Amino acid sequence: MPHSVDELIARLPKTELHLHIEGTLEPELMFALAQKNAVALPYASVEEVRAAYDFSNLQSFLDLYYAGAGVLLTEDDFFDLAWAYLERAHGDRIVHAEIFFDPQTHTARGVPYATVHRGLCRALAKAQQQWGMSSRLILSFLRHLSEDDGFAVLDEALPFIDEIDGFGLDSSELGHPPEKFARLFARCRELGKPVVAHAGEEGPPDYVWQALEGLQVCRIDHGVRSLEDAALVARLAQARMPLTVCPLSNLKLKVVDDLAVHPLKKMLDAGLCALVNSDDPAYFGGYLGENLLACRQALDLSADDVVQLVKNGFEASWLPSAQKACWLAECDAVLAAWENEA
Ligand code: HPA
Ligand SMILES: [Zn+2]
Repeated sequence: MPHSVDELIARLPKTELHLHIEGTLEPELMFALAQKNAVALPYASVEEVRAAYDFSNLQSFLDLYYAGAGVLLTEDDFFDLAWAYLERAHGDRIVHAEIFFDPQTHTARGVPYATVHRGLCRALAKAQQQWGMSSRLILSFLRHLSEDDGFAVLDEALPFIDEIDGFGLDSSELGHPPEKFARLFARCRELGKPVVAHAGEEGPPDYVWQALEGLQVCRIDHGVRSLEDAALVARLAQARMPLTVCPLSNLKLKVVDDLAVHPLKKMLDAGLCALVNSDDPAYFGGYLGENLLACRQALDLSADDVVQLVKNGFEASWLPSAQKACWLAECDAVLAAWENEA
């Protein structure tokens, strides 16, 4: 018999705030696009691709992730990628998604910025129209590249700036601290956009401090290593700074050895605004629902823990406050109905 908290997880309206759209490329679509676009893949079958998803750290994943993204060439490819994700998200009862994309991965291969942007926006608009799913688009800079490279892609994106809701920072963390991008992020903030950054996934707590103070982020992506610094935890808790935690990602990339020792519950207990996300679900073996179910089981989360995590997602989102209030009330209503049945 399924655990009843799992039923509550399925019913709650949810957000996804840490999702790399290139990380939703399932092997089946990778193969289909490779064939259509005549792009050679170093794998003979879908099974061989899946078998290669055995990572030792962040970099070993990124090498495959960037290679896989090489099959994406046309506007329709980006639409198909995003639409496949949005259908799954709708199935997980995600009602609001804030999605990262990595334009430098594509412009470096000669794909125009406009091609990427238009394909993704068309899928997001269709999800809004078909299901009322709201979304935001976050342009994420690759931190293993130079700040000047980031400025160049920002220039290419400027004609579309009204459809870009914020900026992020991802890719290889160690050796590429947030302060490397202080001028670029200042420019993004001058454009009136919120900024976020991956920090404290593999990098030390000092990188989280730099993201807060140097980049002035409004969310930390991952941030699990923040717990190593008590003063940082106090600062994050006091500010209700959201931390977009990705448990199955942390397991697959060996940030934690076992989900049972994942710090998610400790983060909640420390008063942090932690929430659960899926990061790169095609590579890490689970979408949002599966991340929540795996944590519920491994960490013995209660119904209250689950509702807190899901509510933190709405609180951390860039929805207008009236819409946040509606979804928070809906969470309470779903919880009350579930409790009445028990
Ligand atoms: O988890 C991640 N960390 C850093 N960069 C990334 N790019 C995609 N996923 C990730
Ligand atoms: Zn990420």
